[in-house]
Amino acid sequence: MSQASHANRIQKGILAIDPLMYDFIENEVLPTVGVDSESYWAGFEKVVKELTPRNKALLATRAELQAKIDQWHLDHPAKNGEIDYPVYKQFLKDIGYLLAEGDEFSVTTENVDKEITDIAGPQLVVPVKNARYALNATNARWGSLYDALYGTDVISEDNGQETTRAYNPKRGAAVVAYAKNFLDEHFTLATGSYNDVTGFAVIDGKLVLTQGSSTTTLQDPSKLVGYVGEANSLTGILLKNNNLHVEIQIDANNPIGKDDPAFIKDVLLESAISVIQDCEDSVAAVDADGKVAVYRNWLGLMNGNLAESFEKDGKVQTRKQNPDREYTTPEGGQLILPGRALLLIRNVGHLMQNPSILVDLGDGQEEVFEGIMDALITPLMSLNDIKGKTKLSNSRTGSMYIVKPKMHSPDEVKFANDLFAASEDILDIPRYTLKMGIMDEERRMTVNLKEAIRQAKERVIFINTGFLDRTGDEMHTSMNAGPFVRKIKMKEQVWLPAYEQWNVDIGLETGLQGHAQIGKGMWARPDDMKEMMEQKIAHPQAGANTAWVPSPTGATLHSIHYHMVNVAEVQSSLKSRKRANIDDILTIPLAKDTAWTIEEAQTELENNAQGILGYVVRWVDQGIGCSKVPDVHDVGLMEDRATLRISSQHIANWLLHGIVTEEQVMEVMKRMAKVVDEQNANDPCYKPMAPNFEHSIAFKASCDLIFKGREQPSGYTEPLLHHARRALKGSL
Ligand SMILES: CC(=O)SCCNC(=O)CCNC(=O)[C@H](O)C(C)(C)COP(=O)(O)OP(=O)(O)OC[C@H]1O[C@@H](n2cnc3c(N)ncnc32)[C@H](O)[C@@H]1OP(=O)(O)O
Ligand SMILES: O=CC(=O)O
Ligand SMILES: [Mg+2]
Repeated sequence: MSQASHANRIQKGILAIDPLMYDFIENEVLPTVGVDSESYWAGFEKVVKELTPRNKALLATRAELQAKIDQWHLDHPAKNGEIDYPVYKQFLKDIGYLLAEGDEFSVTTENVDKEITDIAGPQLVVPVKNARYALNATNARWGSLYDALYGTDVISEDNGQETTRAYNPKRGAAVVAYAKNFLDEHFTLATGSYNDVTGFAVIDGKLVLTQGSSTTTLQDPSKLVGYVGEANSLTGILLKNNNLHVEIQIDANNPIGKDDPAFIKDVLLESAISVIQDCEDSVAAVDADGKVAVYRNWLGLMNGNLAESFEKDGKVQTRKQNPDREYTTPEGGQLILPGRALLLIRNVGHLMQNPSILVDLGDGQEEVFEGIMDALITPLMSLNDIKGKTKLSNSRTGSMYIVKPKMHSPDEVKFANDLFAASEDILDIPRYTLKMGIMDEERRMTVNLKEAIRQAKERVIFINTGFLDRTGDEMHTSMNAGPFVRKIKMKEQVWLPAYEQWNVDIGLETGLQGHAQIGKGMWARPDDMKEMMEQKIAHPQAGANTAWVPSPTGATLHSIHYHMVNVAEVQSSLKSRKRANIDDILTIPLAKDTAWTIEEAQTELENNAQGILGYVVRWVDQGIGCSKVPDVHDVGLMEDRATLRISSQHIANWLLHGIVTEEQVMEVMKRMAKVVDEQNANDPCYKPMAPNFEHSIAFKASCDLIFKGREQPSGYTEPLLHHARRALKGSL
């Protein structure tokens, strides 16, 4: 940290606050939410004093357990990719890694918005530091099906349907056919198809559809829930299936609508039911500068006044939060639907410390734990929404939703629970206002999930299988056990489906239905929407009432799966099944046959190296926390800190077990750095890593992530990333 930032800090008891952070809280936040400065900082100081030692102790436990596991594997080497599992399991119990389960219980979380309790649908994740994207995500509650289809590979480029500069009517026709087929499937007509429809009217509260000289109605008339315009001159028809709304939009003057027999211009789908505004793995915020940018956007979102102007297609536009949507009910009453997704915020986990605030607990100044800071500041900014004082409300039940990532154990959940309670006390809001989403993304969390949920049973609003971090932790935990299978094979290993099933089973056992979501992970290939449509239906089919998507388009398309699958029914049918087998979860994904060809090993290395470098260089040099990075096959992959954790731990593992050599890794890293430089050649802000590798902080950080990967806590990438970015900013 620079001397200057020491000198200017504002002292509040044992806290020394960076002026950027202090000014933001004092001048922008506290007056907005009407909280008194002295009492807020006094409360802050008290919580930091009380909880910092506990935070440290939890991290020490992580390290102790890992050291014991590392040693156990050295003492019990695997043979042909197998260890002695009964002995291993007993060892995990003995060291307190695998805990006994207590009595049955059900969660009791109250005042939860129906987006969590009742509506199964997509959950969109977005880096909150990027206001343009954060607003877009918030407004992605409603998405155009026509746009989502036209712009993606769900509609093939064959048969003259290719995407051209100007509108391609053949492609447009394929889009319309897809959309009308969707309507036929889920809003089936008594006779015929939407293809035959030439007009709509609402008569005596019922939808009447003209098909040439005859008329028809909906097979299930209750699916009509509203309309826009006059009953005999409709501009919108609101339908509902599986709790999700769909609006058929009609406009005879629209370029698309005018050519449609029923003047349909679009089909709007209720898409991103909830959004996670992310402060964590998709964000680079290493100091007060970054954290204030993150917090300021959340403040704006919570108060309904975030706006961002930007240039797109040669025009400047300003993006704001959308208003709610108004409809007339079939009976002539008024229906208002949320125009925005329900927003959750992902705080950071328990690991990192941040220079925004320094703390002196008697042993000199140290950085505040970032998770403590997030838990005390993000609810402060949500206060007006919690109290129902904003025009564009987020929670209609007076709750705030915090996703807590990377927790390892019931004790760590208990700590977060106590932290949230402390934050509630500072803000003088009712106990359990702050709800908790628990990421099930560390191995020790998975195997102790039931006890972990118990610790937050009055707050929990989701458990979610973050399989990307979970894969990273799978590797780091058992690093010494032997070489792992190739990255691409990881999903086929016994542990992963068992973990996914276990999460649903435990969620149902602990009564999450009606209180909390059982969520599933990210679709990490943002451009491969056709494949997403084929594969991601597995999430609702597995009993998940939400699953993550990387973009608004992904949300619109994935919402179709929740029309196809009634998740409430699936969950009810799964309640009686036998729980997934914990022995499967504990099965380490070791390669049985390590005789990879030189080519196979090289491809694995190149793929991982390219992902690491492509992501890290933008993170360190430009502060971009989530990127679409092409892999060796030129497929754009969503890369964030969790995918980086996997790639770096994988190479570290192969290095450790002699599958690849240090020289080989360095050669590949240098070669791939050139590839990444070429991929970024059109970015004016980009600084090439080659050929002066020794001058590139980003290149050095990428190498450190591999060569120092074994010693990183839990294999996390954030300590090295933060260090590198602060070095680049000159603020170490
Ligand atoms: C393991 C985990 O923790 S997963 C959770 C963390 N990951 C995430 O949050 C992923 C979020 N997604 C993203 O950040 C982005 O989609 C990326 C980085 C993957 C790709 O971004 P880009 O290369 O800029 O995407 P692309 O050029 O295809 O699209 C940009 C457009 O889509 C929008 N967009 C893309 N992703 C999102 C998003 N997640 N939310 C809202 N809008 C988005 C942008 O606003 C932009 O539209 P605009 O010009 O109207 O503003
Ligand atoms: O946070 C999500 C993950 O997969 O990791
Ligand atoms: Mg994660």
